[in-house]
Amino acid sequence: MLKIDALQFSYRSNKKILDKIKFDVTKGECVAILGNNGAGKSTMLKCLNKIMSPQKGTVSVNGIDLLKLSRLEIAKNTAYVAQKNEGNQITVYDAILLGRKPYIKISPTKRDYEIVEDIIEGLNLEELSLRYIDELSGGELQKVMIARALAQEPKVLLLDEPTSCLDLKNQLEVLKLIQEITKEKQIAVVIVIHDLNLALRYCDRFLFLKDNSIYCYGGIDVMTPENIGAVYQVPVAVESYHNQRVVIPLT
Ligand SMILES: Nc1ncnc2c1ncn2[C@@H]1O[C@H](COP(=O)(O)OP(=O)(O)OP(=O)(O)O)[C@@H](O)[C@H]1O
Repeated sequence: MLKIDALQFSYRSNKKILDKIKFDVTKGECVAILGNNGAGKSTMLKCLNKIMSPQKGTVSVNGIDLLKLSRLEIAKNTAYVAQKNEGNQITVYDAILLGRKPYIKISPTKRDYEIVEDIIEGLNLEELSLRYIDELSGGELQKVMIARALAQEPKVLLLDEPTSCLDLKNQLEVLKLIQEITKEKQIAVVIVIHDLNLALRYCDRFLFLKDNSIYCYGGIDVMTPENIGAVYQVPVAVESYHNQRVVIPLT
């Protein structure tokens, strides 16, 4: 569904931040983007929906070149949740309803409200729905931003560290919901995530970025102590615990 080919990106200094980036994400699949701080993970996510314009390469969704589409058309195809989010004086309900904006012609329809209410229920946001988003905690706001992205009903969902402000219960609940939606709606999901164990639990494939390029990309078979050690410079063991692979640092 999502196809990235020969992507290259530099900020003003001309130093290549991303080079020769090429990978595919299929329908119903969730891909974890992994790598050190500064490796270019967030930049890559922003290149996938034209927040940043790559100097070279293509990003296509179902064969359509995304980088040639208008903002409105891009918003119908991809939804993006940034690493840092700012609140303002609108309610949680309205913030999530804003996710429907690419589809709303004059005013929201019954279906727009139904979609918003289903997502509010799915993410247990009922009690917050009339609160202003600039009065929420960091984790509450993060959930609302994810809810808004889901309301967009994208074909491709791009999430930059979606669990960084969430407590353990919310990390598990939010990633489980994203996993369920990925399978049910057959969308393609790309998640930048630092927690290797959460990635192992909820993602289908794993892409390691190192030195501006893809170090390796694949299924569970790439989550080896050798690859993780080479990318993060930390010795680790990868063990099985109750049928779940876990990464254990050895330092
Ligand atoms: N707006 C910008 N202008 C110039 N350089 C930038 C800009 N944003 C990021 N960079 C640089 O690009 C590189 C990649 O940054 P990016 O934020 O994509 O990394 P990351 O892998 O997401 O890091 P982290 O894990 O710390 O969030 C870094 O060296 C960073 O300093």
